[in-house]
Amino acid sequence: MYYVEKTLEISASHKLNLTYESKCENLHGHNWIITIYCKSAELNEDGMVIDFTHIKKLVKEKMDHHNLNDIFDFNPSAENIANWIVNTVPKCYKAKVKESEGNVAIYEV
Ligand SMILES: Nc1nc2c(c(=O)[nH]1)N=C([C@H](O)[C@H](O)COP(=O)(O)OP(=O)(O)OP(=O)(O)O)CN2
Repeated sequence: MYYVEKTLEISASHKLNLTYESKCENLHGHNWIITIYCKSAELNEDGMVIDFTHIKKLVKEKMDHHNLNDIFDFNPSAENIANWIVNTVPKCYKAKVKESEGNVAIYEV
């Protein structure tokens, strides 16, 4: 099995829709550190699992310098973003979405 990891730093804002009162319901920003994990039993004709640049285009170009509430049709929690990445990037089986040093969500198939 071949594995690749791509780490991106993305500046983006969001506000969370929650069932309880929270400061996170107010618009605020993070410098997200996102790690995307892909794997494949075989390499493509270019000798890759997936091109790192293609991963960046799919995730960073969509999210960077955006209000995530404007670009996603789901509540943009770190967990939901991790799920979106796994379902968007080919061959991705896991995504780690870090809002800050202490706040990390992971989704893995
Ligand atoms: N499970 C999740 N919990 C929270 C998420 C999330 O995506 N998944 N997101 C938030 C907010 O985005 C918020 O910005 C972070 O909350 P919090 O840790 O309370 O605040 P700080 O980053 O300022 O950290 P301090 O520990 O207060 O320094 C909330 N929860």
